[in-house]
Amino acid sequence: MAEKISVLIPEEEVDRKIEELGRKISADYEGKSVHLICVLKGSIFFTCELAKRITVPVTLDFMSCSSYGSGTKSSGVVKIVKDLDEPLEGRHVIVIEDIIDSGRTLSYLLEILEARKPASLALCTLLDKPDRRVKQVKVDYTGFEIEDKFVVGYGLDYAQRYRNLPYVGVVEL
Ligand SMILES: O=P(O)(O)OC[C@H]1O[C@H](OP(=O)(O)OP(=O)(O)O)[C@H](O)[C@@H]1O
Ligand code: HPA
Repeated sequence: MAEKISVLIPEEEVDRKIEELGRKISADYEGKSVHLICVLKGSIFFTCELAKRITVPVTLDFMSCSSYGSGTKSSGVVKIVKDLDEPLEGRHVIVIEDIIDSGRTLSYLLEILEARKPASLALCTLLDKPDRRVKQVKVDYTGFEIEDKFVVGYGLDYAQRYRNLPYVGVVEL
């Protein structure tokens, strides 16, 4: 069954914001290399677009955690489904997320990654829903703060669908 999706953040606005984040990260890491960690699956689109706009040298790695059941409800349990391929020691690491909601996934993930002794560890998210926070996390780069609505598109899914929408939309449930 197809849900009704309304546009929350149009494609051009998302593009402009990613451009701005890319400029900011490039300036903040001038003279260094950055190691981007894409948290699958949701942040794949954002990671690709952001990486293209960063002008300092970039390396990439991928990780997958599961925190959600099917649909819109969090299970509250985070587990690593796929770990990184490379060590983080001595690297300037930026974790790239599509959304921070309860903060459970990221607080768990950051703790694990910090223990691997990166030279620095930052967090960049396209979307942040601060009203939903259960676990506090320090976010270094935020695209958009949004209200408590279930969003899809730009990597975000509803029951694995709608990730490929080029804008951020709201599911009318
Ligand atoms: O702040 P939280 O409440 O923990 O929610 C945020 C997490 O939930 C989503 O991932 P999801 O587990 O849905 O996996 P996916 O990226 O494969 O869709 C999103 O990509 C974050 O990783
Ligand atoms: O609003 C959301 N949409 C899709 N996936 C999510 N994971 C956490 N919050 C969301």
